[in-house]
Amino acid sequence: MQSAIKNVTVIGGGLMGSGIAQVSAQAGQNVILVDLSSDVLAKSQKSIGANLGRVAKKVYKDKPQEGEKFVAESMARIKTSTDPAEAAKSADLVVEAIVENMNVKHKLFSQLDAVAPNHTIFASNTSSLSINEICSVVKRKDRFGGLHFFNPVPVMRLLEVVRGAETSDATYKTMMEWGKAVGKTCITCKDTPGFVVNRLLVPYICEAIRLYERGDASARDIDTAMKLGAGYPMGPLELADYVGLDTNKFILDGWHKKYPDQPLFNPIPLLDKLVAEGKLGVKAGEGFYKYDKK
Ligand SMILES: CCCCCCCCCCCCCC(=O)CC(=O)SCCNC(=O)CCNC(=O)[C@H](O)C(C)(C)COP(=O)(O)OP(=O)(O)OC[C@H]1O[C@@H](n2cnc3c(N)ncnc32)[C@H](O)[C@@H]1OP(=O)(O)O
Ligand SMILES: NC(=O)C1=CN([C@@H]2O[C@H](COP(=O)(O)OP(=O)(O)OC[C@H]3O[C@@H](n4cnc5c(N)ncnc54)[C@H](O)[C@@H]3O)[C@@H](O)[C@H]2O)C=CC1
Repeated sequence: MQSAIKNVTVIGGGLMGSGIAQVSAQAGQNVILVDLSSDVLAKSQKSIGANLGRVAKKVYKDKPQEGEKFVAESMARIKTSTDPAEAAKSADLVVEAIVENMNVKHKLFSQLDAVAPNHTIFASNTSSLSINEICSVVKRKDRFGGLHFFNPVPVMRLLEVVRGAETSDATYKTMMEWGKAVGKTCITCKDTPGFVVNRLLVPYICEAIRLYERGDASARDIDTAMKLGAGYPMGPLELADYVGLDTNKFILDGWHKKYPDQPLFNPIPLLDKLVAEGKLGVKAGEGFYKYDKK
């Protein structure tokens, strides 16, 4: 699938941004990966190299030299920068994957809107914030939308393409084509809380935590039940640990504040307690389960 987008600037070099940069470079696009921290960028480049190696091993299993070429060429397409405004100047598409905080996203997009070329499309990878609210600070509302990837980006095949109230047909079409070009199956959704996947995942994970909190079943049995009984690759508590319990709590608290009458979004005392104790899941070495610290 051809895409009109050749130059992509990915802002935020953390977990999601590095994955988005990887799949874009793999698809032959020129990428600038931006973070405020050069240490983060160095770490991202290392993990992208390792993950490209995993892809090469699979795709070029009988042709190791071609695999090495694929990794080297993909890596060469990724430049890094600590200056978002400078990096946006050459972009056809900017994908934002910075912290999940409306004020910080507003500050970034206002800055970018002033310097990016007229044709540049802006997209946010937000998990839980409103696309219409994020784009309220830019003039180019017709060239703004949501591109919601899933973790781990190189493995998960879905991309949710979110149309804001003012996203133009041309922008929507370009985002869909770009999603296909980077190897994803795209679905379209409106700008509603959690889009499709998280709107279903949040209540599912919350109910699993409440089930465990009540002592109805052990964590292991809840996860085994959903893996073997429903065919999910991870159980809900494993997934909550994988995503990060602080992220889970942040999303839940935000939605509870916005939709106080929705009981599915009510706070969960056990989740609050684990987060207060620093038991944030895989990244902290403990959440619902214990992990070897990386
Ligand atoms: C708690 C209260 C309420 C709030 C709840 C809120 C929850 C939802 C909100 C979350 C907020 C943010 C999240 C979001 O917006 C959207 C998401 O991303 S939700 C998460 C979606 N992801 C999943 O559901 C993951 C499900 N798990 C899996 O698919 C697999 O378990 C996984 C692929 C992660 C690992 O597979 P596994 O077999 O267990 O391990 P392997 O290590 O063997 O990997 C399998 C296969 O994949 C390759 N691989 C793995 N990682 C990478 C990588 N980064 N890059 C490249 N390749 C990778 C690996 O090499 C293996 O390949 P083989 O060929 O099979 O060897
Ligand atoms: N973690 C997940 O499973 C998923 C997260 N998301 C969304 O993607 C976004 C990023 O999430 P993660 O990658 O998990 O976060 P992360 O914390 O791993 O990475 C965020 C990065 O953004 C950088 N940053 C912060 N402000 C910046 C700025 N103004 N300019 C440039 N860089 C800046 C930080 O230094 C950090 O490295 C969030 O909006 C999140 O909701 C979407 C899908 C899945």
